[in-house]
Amino acid sequence: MKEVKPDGAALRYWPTWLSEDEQVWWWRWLEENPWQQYTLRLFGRAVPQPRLSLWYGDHAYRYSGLMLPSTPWPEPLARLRDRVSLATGYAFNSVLLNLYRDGSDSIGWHSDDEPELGPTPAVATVTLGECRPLLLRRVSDHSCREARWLQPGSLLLMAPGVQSQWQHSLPKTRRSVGPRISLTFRLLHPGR
Ligand SMILES: O=C(O)CCC(=O)C(=O)O
Ligand SMILES: [Fe+2]
Repeated sequence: MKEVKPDGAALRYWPTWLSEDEQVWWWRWLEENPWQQYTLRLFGRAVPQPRLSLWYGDHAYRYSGLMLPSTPWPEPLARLRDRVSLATGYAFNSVLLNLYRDGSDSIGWHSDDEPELGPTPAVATVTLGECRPLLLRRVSDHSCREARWLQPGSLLLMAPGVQSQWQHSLPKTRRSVGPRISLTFRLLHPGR
């Protein structure tokens, strides 16, 4: 496990957290799930998100203007959630999954700072498929940047404190890249 502390905000990274067999199993299992391309309304225009999404959680989640309903956990995903909690030391009750089909899929700069996540959320990400860089930049100085190449089978923890000081993004790339899936585990406090 490598520990990096950009300015007191901790990122913890486990590069080989899932075995290759587990990664293959998860990819096949996730392929059978009902992925959706959500559409956001931005300035009155309908903009399809440049990625597919999937959501499981104990509570509904308002995310980027969407309302994701509460959904029962499939058994394997509940077990993975518990393993992520054990490894990181944080409890999670929801997971937002992203499928980046190729290099033109991406996620723009943001912090995971919805009110339901509380003031100091921990977010844990499991990566499958293509190795792509997660970029981080300081909220107070956008020129202060880091890149973390998240390899397949890895686990990344953005510990409490990261979201208020840093934004993250997964940029488009013109390189020819295969699909990547991220499972981002979160703890929602309903009614915030
Ligand atoms: O795919 C990733 O690793 C990042 C996803 C992300 O930032 C999010 O779902 O909020
Ligand atoms: Fe995020």
